[in-house]
Amino acid sequence: MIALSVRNLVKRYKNFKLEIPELILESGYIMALLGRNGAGKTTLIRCILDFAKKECGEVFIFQQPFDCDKVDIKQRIGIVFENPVFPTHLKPKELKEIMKGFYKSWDEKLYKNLCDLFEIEQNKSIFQLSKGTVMKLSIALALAHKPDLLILDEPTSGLDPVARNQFVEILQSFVQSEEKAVFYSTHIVSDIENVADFVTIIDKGKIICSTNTEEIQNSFCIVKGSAADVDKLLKSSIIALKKSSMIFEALCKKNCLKDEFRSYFVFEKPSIEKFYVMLVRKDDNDEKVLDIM
Ligand SMILES: Nc1ncnc2c1ncn2[C@@H]1O[C@H](COP(=O)(O)OP(=O)(O)OP(=O)(O)O)[C@@H](O)[C@H]1O
Repeated sequence: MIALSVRNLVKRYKNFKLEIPELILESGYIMALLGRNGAGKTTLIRCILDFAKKECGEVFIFQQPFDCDKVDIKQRIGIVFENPVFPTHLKPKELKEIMKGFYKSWDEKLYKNLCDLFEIEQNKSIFQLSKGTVMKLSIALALAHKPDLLILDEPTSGLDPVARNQFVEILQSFVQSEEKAVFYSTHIVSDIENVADFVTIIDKGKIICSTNTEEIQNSFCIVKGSAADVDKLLKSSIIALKKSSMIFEALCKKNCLKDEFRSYFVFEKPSIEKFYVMLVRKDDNDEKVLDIM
């Protein structure tokens, strides 16, 4: 089942254009959405959820055209934003009662377990809670109605490392069910390193790479060596190159690397973070040979 698909989406602001020709996320998988500040991640998520008006394009959720009037589909979506906007005079238990009234599949026991796990105080007003606790509350509320699609915009910003670790474990068990999917924007790439099945990288409003994470390890390689030897590499194998006067580091296509290079260079498997940073960073000394797929 396709949980989320986007076709020919265009959204424009002054000096910014988001263009997403196609994006598909199947149930059973986690897709990480990565991109630098201002790349367009939140704009894409807002367009998907119909919180921002698209210039053109279509969004399908569970294979049905989606807009904010589709109440049945909204019942099956859990959303976490980086800056949750809650009525801050309410206590978590009061806000929970409101949310519970909206969602047919609300699971009180699950909500309680999440609140216990995250140690969310129920009797303070939300404005008295720490930033991280408000985020934990937002996560608990998003999960407690057992959504089939989780859409997360930097859900772990402000969480301590223990809470981030707990959250990642929750996501892993969430997608154990083949009906569940997660679309997850983050800057904390280490959080998704071992859990994301797919990675979509956007830069200046455009997808520059959308691939499964195994493919990153299987098809690409980080090559390091002396700057004097860099010309031994085939130009066509280099996707991104960072060079100083002494050394270089390159993201290369694995199938273009010859075994004899091992006497000159060090080969490493790229982490998602390394792959992403090499693709999107732009320094004066970097050479970029994009269009990788
Ligand atoms: N309501 C708006 N009006 C005008 N411009 C906007 C609006 N919202 C976003 N933008 C612009 O759209 C671009 C993309 O912003 P967006 O918030 O989607 O980036 P992002 O990838 O989520 O960034 P970050 O990682 O910093 O949160 C930026 O240039 C931003 O200034």
